[in-house]
Amino acid sequence: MTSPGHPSPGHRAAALLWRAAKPESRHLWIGLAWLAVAAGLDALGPVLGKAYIDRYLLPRDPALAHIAGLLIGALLAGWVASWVRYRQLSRLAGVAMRSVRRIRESVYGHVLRLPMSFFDKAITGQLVSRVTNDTEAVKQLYVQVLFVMLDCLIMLASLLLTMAFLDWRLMLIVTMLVPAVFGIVYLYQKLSAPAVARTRELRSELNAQTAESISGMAVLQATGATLGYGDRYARINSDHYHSRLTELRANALLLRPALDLLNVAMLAVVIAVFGLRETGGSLSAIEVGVLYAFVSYVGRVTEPLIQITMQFSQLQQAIIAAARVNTLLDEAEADRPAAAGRVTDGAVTIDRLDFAYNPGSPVLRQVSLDIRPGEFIGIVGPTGSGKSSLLSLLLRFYPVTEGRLLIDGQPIATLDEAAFRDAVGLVPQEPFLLAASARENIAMGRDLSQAQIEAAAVAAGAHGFISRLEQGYDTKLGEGGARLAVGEKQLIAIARALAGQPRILLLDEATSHVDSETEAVVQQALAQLRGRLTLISIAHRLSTIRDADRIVVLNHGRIAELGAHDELMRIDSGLYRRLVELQQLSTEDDALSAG
Ligand SMILES: Nc1ncnc2c1ncn2[C@@H]1O[C@H](COP(=O)(O)OP(=O)(O)OP(=O)(O)O)[C@@H](O)[C@H]1O
Repeated sequence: MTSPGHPSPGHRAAALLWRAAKPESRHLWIGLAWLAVAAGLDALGPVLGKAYIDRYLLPRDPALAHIAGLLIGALLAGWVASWVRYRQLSRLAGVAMRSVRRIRESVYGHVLRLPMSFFDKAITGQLVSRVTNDTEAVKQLYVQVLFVMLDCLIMLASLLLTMAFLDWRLMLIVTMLVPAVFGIVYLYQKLSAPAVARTRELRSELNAQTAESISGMAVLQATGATLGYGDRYARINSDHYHSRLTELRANALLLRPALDLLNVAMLAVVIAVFGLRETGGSLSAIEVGVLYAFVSYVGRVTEPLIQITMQFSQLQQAIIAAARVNTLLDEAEADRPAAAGRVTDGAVTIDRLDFAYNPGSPVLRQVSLDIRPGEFIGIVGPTGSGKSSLLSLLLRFYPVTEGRLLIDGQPIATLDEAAFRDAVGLVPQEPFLLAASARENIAMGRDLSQAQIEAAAVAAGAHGFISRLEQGYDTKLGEGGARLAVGEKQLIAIARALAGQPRILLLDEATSHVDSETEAVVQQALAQLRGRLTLISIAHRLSTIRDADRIVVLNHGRIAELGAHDELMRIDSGLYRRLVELQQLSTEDDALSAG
């Protein structure tokens, strides 16, 4: 049972299909109406055959002109039916393809608008599979529902109507086929549904593991986890094989063979009933024609029924996929109320700010801080003290739990999205580079002129090395910027952040991975920016924020110390001083071991 709050996969899939096809409902109805016409024309064939037997064959009436008329009529009906069906199925194919295109675009667009909290829990492989594989399965669903199912149902209805017209009692006997076929399908579903669901689940697990191990290959190889991963993959793969085998066995047993047998049985029943009814006397001419028509209809009735049932195995998978796509689409998007606030100077006010990812486990507590426009603020603290979380709040990745976070006096939630993203730049810890040119990596899809891109690169200290690349700004940087040194990647990331002409620049340990020489280059680039925009920089390597106007020392989510480097160093047994001393010790150790 599914509660009203949790619609079944079937309902969710149907809702998705209908939503995507709705803009073309006119095409849909016209197509279905014409398919009904084609089915009617198809059903005409045996009626004409019956007329031929009854009127000309049995009475041995050689009325050639009439016979030719019937023959041409039958041929014409068949030909027109095929033509109409072809045209309408093409029309419906268009509806299906355009609907799937719409679904795929809306799924990807939706994923782009999901809040960052969603990605904390999302598994990349599964999400990728949802956007690509599952939408492909939805296409299959359209093809099955629109072409096979609806076409066959229309054909079935028209055949039954024609049979009722010829002999309603025989039609009732043939109708018994329908529950028998559905009985077989029900049995088939019962046997195979768990296997179908399990197969899909296992396949998505295989995908997820492949994606995970490829992205973490260095760690896998370094820790010798490859063997274990290989074994685990083989286990899942073997489960997948067995589950698919169960599915295929049910398929092989119940679908085609059982239904073919049913067809033969039904023919026997129709002929037997016919024979019994006529035991009193010889068959009249009229009944021979009807018998011919019925024998021909029984074959035609079972075909659409078989077609419908054959689709069921794929239909189940497609319904599950469509339901999953719909569930993803139901996932709440990031809350972006229409807001018109603009960032002007880059002043930040943090007022008794509390934040928790999960209720009851606060990560930031009662943080208060006023940052002036153009100020350079360093943020330091032991691991897990909440530095990145504070940055995430400044980036509006998560809503504030309690307290206030203002930019230029306006609550951060009331700022216009596009203006906010332009005004607040981020240089992340891991520079995320696209497999694209240097220019594209700086522009990131924004409409920027070459002059703006170059100005940003100059300001970031990246112009020099980009110009030396063989094709300058058009040089492809390889996957993840593979052809650049780590420091160069970081400079591109800074150029990218500056290209939006931000008022506030957030740096998340921007120099933690670079050597001292590159750090000096990055530091120089940042020094140039000093005073021109508000700089908020998280640092593990404390030398990078030594010159900051003020340094915030976070500890367990609270501001433990606040002040310039010299002030903080004067605090006896202060946390900052301890962190600096520890780092000096480790640098001396490094120097000693290097010497
Ligand atoms: N997305 C998340 N969901 C739930 N908890 C999180 C999430 N991100 C961080 N945390 C938790 O919040 C706390 C603060 O983490 P945060 O990353 O802000 O610390 P940090 O000072 O930046 O640490 P580091 O220097 O190691 O990066 C930690 O206890 C961490 O486990």
